[in-house]
Amino acid sequence: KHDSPVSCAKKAKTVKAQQILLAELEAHPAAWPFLSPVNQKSVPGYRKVIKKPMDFSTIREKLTNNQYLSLESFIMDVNLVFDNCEKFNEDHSEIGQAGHSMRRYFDKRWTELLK
Ligand SMILES: CO[C@H](O)CCc1ccc(O)cc1
Repeated sequence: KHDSPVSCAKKAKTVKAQQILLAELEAHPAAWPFLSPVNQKSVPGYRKVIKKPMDFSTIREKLTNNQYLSLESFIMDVNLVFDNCEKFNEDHSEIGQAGHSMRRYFDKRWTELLK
């Protein structure tokens, strides 16, 4: 039922890093397309094309509810946001460019924080 102090401290470090990373993503100037779920009623084709929608507010909810059992599952959800964006938007569109910029930033920051 109880973690050893070492694994408990390690888990706390991971949660702290996830909170820092998510706060930085939410505060990024190019985060605006990703802050809340895409409105599938007002965006034609989105529901059919994007099988697993994801956005920063949903990740925030999951993190708050301790739904990330590993660092990997957190990183997978963040990458899902950017992969969905690449699938649905042209690379050189405004939102496409925002997605590439945010992915570059995330890759750099999680490497600095956790590698
Ligand atoms: C993260 O944004 C989504 O990819 C939806 C992008 C989109 C929404 C409405 C449009 O008219 C065009 C693109």
